[in-house]
Amino acid sequence: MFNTEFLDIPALDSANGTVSLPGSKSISNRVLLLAALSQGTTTIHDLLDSDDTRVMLAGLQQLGCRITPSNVAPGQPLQITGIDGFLPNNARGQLFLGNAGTAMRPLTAALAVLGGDFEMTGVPRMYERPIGDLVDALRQLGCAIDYLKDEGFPPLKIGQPDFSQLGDAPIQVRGDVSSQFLTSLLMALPLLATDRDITIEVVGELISKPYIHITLELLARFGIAVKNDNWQRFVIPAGSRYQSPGSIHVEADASSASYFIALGAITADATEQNSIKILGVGKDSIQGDIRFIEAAQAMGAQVESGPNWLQVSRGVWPLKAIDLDCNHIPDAAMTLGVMALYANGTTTLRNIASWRVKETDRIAAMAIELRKLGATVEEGADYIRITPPASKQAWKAASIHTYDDHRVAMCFSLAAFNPAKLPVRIEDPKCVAKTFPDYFEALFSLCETERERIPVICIDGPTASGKGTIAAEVAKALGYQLLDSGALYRITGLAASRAGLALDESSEETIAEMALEMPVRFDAQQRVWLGDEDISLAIRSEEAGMNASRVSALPAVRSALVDLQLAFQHLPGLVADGRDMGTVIFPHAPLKVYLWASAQCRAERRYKQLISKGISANISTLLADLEARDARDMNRATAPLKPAEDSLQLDSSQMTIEEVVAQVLSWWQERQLFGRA
Ligand SMILES: O=C(O)C1=C[C@@H](OP(=O)(O)O)[C@@H](O)[C@H](O)C1
Ligand SMILES: C=C(OP(=O)(O)O)C(=O)O
Repeated sequence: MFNTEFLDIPALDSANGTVSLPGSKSISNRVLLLAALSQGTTTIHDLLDSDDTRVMLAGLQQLGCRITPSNVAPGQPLQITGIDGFLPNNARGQLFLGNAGTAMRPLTAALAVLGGDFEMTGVPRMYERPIGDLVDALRQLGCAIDYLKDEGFPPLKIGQPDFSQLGDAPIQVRGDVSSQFLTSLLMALPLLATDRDITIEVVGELISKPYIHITLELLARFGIAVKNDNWQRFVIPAGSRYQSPGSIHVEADASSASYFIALGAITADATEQNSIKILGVGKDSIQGDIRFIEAAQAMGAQVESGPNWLQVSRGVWPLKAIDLDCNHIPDAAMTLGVMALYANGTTTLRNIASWRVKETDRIAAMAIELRKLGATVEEGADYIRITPPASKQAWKAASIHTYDDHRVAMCFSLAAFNPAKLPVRIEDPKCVAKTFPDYFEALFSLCETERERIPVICIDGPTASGKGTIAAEVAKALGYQLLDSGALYRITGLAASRAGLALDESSEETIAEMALEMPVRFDAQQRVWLGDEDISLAIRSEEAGMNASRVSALPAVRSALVDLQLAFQHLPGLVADGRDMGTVIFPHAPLKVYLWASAQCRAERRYKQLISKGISANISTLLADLEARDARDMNRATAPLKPAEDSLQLDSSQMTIEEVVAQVLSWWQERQLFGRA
C-alpha cells in the first residue's frame, strides 16, 4: 500500500497483463456476518482483507465468535464458528466500524435483534451517513436503539429489545436512500423467524437493487430461502435457522474490476500486447456491478468472459459518450465518470442520488476533480454530465483530492492516460485501503510508459554524507523505488560466491547474467533484500567487501550492473543513491542532488554512529580514512565522484536529517506541474 501524502502517477501509455483481484467487499462482509450467526464452522476462502472487512472481523470477535486465524492471511482460508443465533452472556461493548456501510448497517440490525448493550461507532463521515430508515424499521419490531449524536445517524446505542408486541404485520422499510437497510433486515430477521413467517415490505423505490440479489443468494447458501415478491415484499419463512454451508468461496470484487475493465478499454490499440485479463470474477458473477461491463461495452470496450475471468481491450476510440441510468451499478459507475474524459462527446450518468451519502458526496467530488483535469461538468441532485477537455491542450495536470474515498482515488488514476501526457497526483492514496489496499501496485504492474517519463531523483555524494538515509526518506515520502547503487557489487559478490562461482574471468559471463536477474530490493529502513532474505548484514562483512572488489574487476559484470541499475527505474518513480547516479547512470534525471558535508563533520557523524553501536572509534583515524576515500573516489578514471553539472548542491554540515529531506522534497515539488495555471 502507498502510505504517502500523495502519489504522483506519470503519464501512462499502455497496459497489458493479468491481474488477480481481491475478494468482493459486499460478499466478504455478508459471509462474515452470516457465518457468525450460524450454527457450525464456516471455512471462508479468498476473503477480502481491507479496512471494511477488518472492522467487521474485529466486531465479530468482540461478540465472542471464534475466528482462526484472527486476521486474514494471504492464501489461507479463515474459519469462523458461529454463535447459532444467541449472543454469549457477556457480549457487550463499543464496536468501531470505520466507514464500512456493510458493517455498520447489518451489524446494527443483527445486534438490535439479538439484544445486548452495544455502541456502534465509526469515523466522522460515518456520522453523516444516514441510518434512520433502518432504525425506524427495527423499532417497529420492538428493538431498542438510540441515537448518541444526531437523529438519523450513527453513533448508536443498542439495548435489549422487547418483542412482546410483535405481530404478523409486515415490517416496512424505505429503500430509496440505501439498499443496505433492506439487506440488513434480510440478514437479521431470520433470527426472529423461528416460529412465524416474517414479511418485509419496501416502501417507495428500492435503489441499488442488485445488492439485494447478493444478499438473497448468500442467505440461500446459509440455509435461508427468502421468498422475493417482485422486489417489494420479502417473506422469511417460519423455522428459519442459519446453518453453515461448511465452506464458501468469495468471488473477486466486481466494483474493483471496473478500474481494470476501464484500463483495458482505454489502453493503446487492441493487440495481443494491449489487453487486460482479470481473474476472480466473470460474467456469471452474483455481483450487480458486473453489469459495468455492459456500460463499458456501450462506450466501446471489447470484453470476453469465461468462468471467473474477463479479458478486456480497446474497441472503439475515442470512446463513445453514453447517457445511462446507473442506479443498478452505483459504485462502478464512478469509473464511467473518468472514462467519459476519453469519450467523443458528453456523457450523462443518471439516477445516482445515493452518491451524495456515500464515503463523501461523490457527485460533488467527481464534479470538482473532473473539472480540475479540464472537463466541463454539470451536476444535479441525482445526475452528473461530463464533457471531456476540448483538446489535448485543454487538459491540466491536477492534484486530485480524494476525500477519504477509495473510489475517487482508484478511478482518477485512470486520468494518467490523458493525451496531453500529463502526470496525475492522487492525494492520500492510502484511502484505497477501504476495499483494495494494493490497488496502485496492481495498476503499476500492468502499465507501461516511456522510460523518460518515470522520474528519477539522484542523490550523489561522498562517503558518509548521509545520502543513504536521505534517499530512503525521500523514497518513502514519495512512494518511489529505492536504489542503493553502492551495495550492488557487494550483493553480486555475495550471490556469486553463494552460487559457488569462481570470482574471476572464468565465470565472468555467468556472474554477469546472474547479476541481471538478482531479485534485489532496498527498503525504507535501509535494509537490503535478496528475494525474501534480508542480506543487510551479510554484505557488510570483510569477506563480502573482498568479493565485491573481485567481481567489480570484471567488465561484463560492470556492464550488467549498469543494466540492473537502469531496471530500477519503474513506476511510479525512483530515488537513486550513489556516486555516479546523476553523472553516468541517469544523466537525464529531472532532479540531481549532490549531498555533501565537511570531512570533519562526516567524521564526527560516523564516530557518533559507531559509538552508539558500542563500537570503539577514533575521530582522527576516521577523518584520515574519509579524506583518503574522497581522494580515491574523486580521482578514479571511470565515473569519478563529482557533482553533475545540473545538480543542486546541498551542504548538510549544519542541517538535520529532517531539514535535508524537506529541502530535497521542496526542490522536487518546485519541478511539478500540479495546480499550475
Ligand atoms: O450492500 C452492499 O454491499 C452495498 C450496497 C450499495 O450501497 P447502497 O445500497 O447504499 O447504494 C453499495 O454502494 C455499497 O458499496 C455496497
Ligand atoms: C459505498 C461504498 O461503501 P459502503 O459499503 O461503506 O456503503 C463503496 O464501497 O463504494
